[in-house]
Amino acid sequence: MAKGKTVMEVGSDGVAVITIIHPPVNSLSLDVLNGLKDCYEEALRRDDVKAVVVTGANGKFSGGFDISAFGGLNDGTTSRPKPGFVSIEILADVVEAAKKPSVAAIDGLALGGGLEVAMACHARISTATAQLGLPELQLGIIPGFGGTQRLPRLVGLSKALEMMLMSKPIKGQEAHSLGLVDALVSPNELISAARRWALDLVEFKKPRVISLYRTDKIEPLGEAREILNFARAQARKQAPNLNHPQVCIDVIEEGIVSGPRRGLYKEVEAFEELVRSDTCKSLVHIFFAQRGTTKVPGVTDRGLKPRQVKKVAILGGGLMGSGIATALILSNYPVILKEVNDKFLQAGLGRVRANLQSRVKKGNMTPEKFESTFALLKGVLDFESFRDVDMVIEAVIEDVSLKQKIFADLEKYCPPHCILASNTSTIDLNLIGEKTKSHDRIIGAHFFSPAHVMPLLEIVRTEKTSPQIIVDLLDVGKKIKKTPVVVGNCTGFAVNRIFFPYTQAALLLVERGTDPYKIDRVITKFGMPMGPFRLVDLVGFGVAIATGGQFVLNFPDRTYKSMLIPLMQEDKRAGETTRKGFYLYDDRRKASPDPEIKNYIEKARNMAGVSVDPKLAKLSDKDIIEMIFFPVVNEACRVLAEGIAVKAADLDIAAVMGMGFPPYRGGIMFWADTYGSKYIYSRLQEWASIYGGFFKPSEYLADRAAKGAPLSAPIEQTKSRL
Ligand SMILES: C[C@H](O)CC(=O)SCCNC(=O)CCNC(=O)[C@H](O)C(C)(C)COP(=O)(O)OP(=O)(O)OC[C@H]1O[C@@H](n2cnc3c(N)ncnc32)[C@H](O)[C@@H]1OP(=O)(O)O
Repeated sequence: MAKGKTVMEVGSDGVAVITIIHPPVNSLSLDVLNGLKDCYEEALRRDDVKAVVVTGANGKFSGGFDISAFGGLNDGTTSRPKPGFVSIEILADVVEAAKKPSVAAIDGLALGGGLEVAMACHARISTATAQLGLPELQLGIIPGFGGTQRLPRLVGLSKALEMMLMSKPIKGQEAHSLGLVDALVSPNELISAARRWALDLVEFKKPRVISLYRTDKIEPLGEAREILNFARAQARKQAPNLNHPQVCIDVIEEGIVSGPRRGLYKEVEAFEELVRSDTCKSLVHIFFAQRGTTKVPGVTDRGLKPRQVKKVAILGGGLMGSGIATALILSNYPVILKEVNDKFLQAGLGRVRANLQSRVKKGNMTPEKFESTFALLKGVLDFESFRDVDMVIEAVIEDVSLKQKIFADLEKYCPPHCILASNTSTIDLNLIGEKTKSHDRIIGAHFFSPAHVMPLLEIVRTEKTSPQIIVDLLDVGKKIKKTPVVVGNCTGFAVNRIFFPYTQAALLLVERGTDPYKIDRVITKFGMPMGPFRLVDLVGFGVAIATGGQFVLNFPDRTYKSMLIPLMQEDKRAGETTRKGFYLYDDRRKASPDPEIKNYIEKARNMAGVSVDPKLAKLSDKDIIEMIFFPVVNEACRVLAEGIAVKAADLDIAAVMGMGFPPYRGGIMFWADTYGSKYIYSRLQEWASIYGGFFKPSEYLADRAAKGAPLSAPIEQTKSRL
């Protein structure tokens, strides 16, 4: 069956309107592209056609090349067009070189290949709100339909580099001021304005511009090279593990130095190679995995519609509560913030104010917007105003009996339809709701700190949570621009549970002689935002010990018990807030290693009754990565086998968005599958025989290894908790 089509209608004015039709975003599948070529050739042949307008159906120009075709192109199930077929044969040699002029009529979005088609036209008319951009780098590739050559020629080198390297689209309004589009019109007038413009081009009343050969916006060679070298250095600093941003800059440079036609050829070659790279495969996996988190079997396939949440109440104005309140008011939800006394309330409101003010300082919010946003927040000290709220999020300290009392009160004061959510990061939700009869509307809304910044929302459901409540919370999550992942109820849920062995493995290694700073360096080089020791410092030793305690209690067989952190805390070293943890911190929060650490390590080693293992003292980078992350993979396997997560791809998103696992490695399970279950199993088995139960492979892993099956292949969930 054809994937999308391109249709053409010729008007009595002699303008052929070619429309891309491929819902939902009019992506450019090979069928669409072939159709585009056929339509163009017909338009050029026909005597009754003077000019062409290209547009997209249903208010969307095009979301770019069909990303779902990448897999097929790579494994040979989709026939690969010959290199340069689209970029050179269709866009440069048919569309752009045509004697009959063409105009792109852009509404909604013109991204990636979509914008590249539009740039090959002789003019562009857009709506003010359309999004235009070349976000290919976020998929591990570079623009492949001439974008690296035409965008710099239309908007200048610096802006084009920014748009490509940051994968950042701009609005029609800005595109107009930059010269990327020639005129702005309302959506209703779009096609008629584009038709008129096309006829003006026929009559030479307006300039017919061939973007590929424009030079007026490109800096002289020396200056251009300086700009490109600066961009190279920036990209290397920001993404040291990624090659494709450097390739993108090289391709742009080729066009400037040797001419745009040579640039196009180099772009084609580079695109062909990058689309086969592991980075591209991983990032494309993340793209679809992120969109897949909102598809929950048995929940989102029942035809339930999200109910409107008009007002939200938050209990607790601490770091989490104030962050959540900020996220909500930023998306226009009226919020009530409740605290136990005026002092705490003022502090909570102050935190929200500071969160917003930091946006104003960075120029991301106007003072007027600050006022109107902050006005959505109301502080209260009692439950009286809870009578008309549609959702409550409890964000008080992790104290079971306090939470039980709060939920009993909520049941009394909130209307019966109200969603009762807890932001707990570890406590069993059944326990929290024990003193209520509202188990069907109790749900976990686990945000990550800082809640107004971190993109993940872990939605935790129990066996009793109703699907309607989950659908409602998924909708709120989307509206506040979070990526929600729906998981089952257990200690630590999905993210904290799979990442608890991260620090534990590191502690086991240092007690046996590995240098903690080397571990952090290697793990940061791997692509994590920080290593396990820097992370514990940031989280604070108090929280680390409390959560560690929960894990010891619930998973005693595989929790590595180290006294290193408690020993340091006894000495009032509790992490970054005390300016001393595994690192020393100066006034600007800069961390530096502390030689004193070795004394604590020695003490902890003696208490654990272990000694320095010469092999672990000299671990290679590869071994460090495997010994830290394979236990994480092992726990992720348990989470999957227990049905806490619906699918492996959800854990990939949880790892990327909750812990900063590098997206270009595809997430924890995708990455593990690049090693294979057999290899991971055999390594864990080997370490378990030397260092004990902490490394013992889970049943799921053993089973997959025995079958030689990937860890992320779907499973029959016998014990599903969802
Ligand atoms: C050769 C060329 O240079 C190479 C390219 O063009 S590569 C592609 C470049 N384009 C992009 O990177 C854009 C990717 N898409 C997006 O950023 C966003 O989807 C969007 C801004 C277009 C729309 O966002 P939003 O409205 O939030 O909807 P979103 O849920 O993301 O997408 C809707 C559906 O369209 C699909 N989709 C979006 N863009 C797609 C694309 N380019 N190809 C295939 N499917 C696409 C999504 O997978 C999703 O499918 P689903 O409903 O089955 O989950």
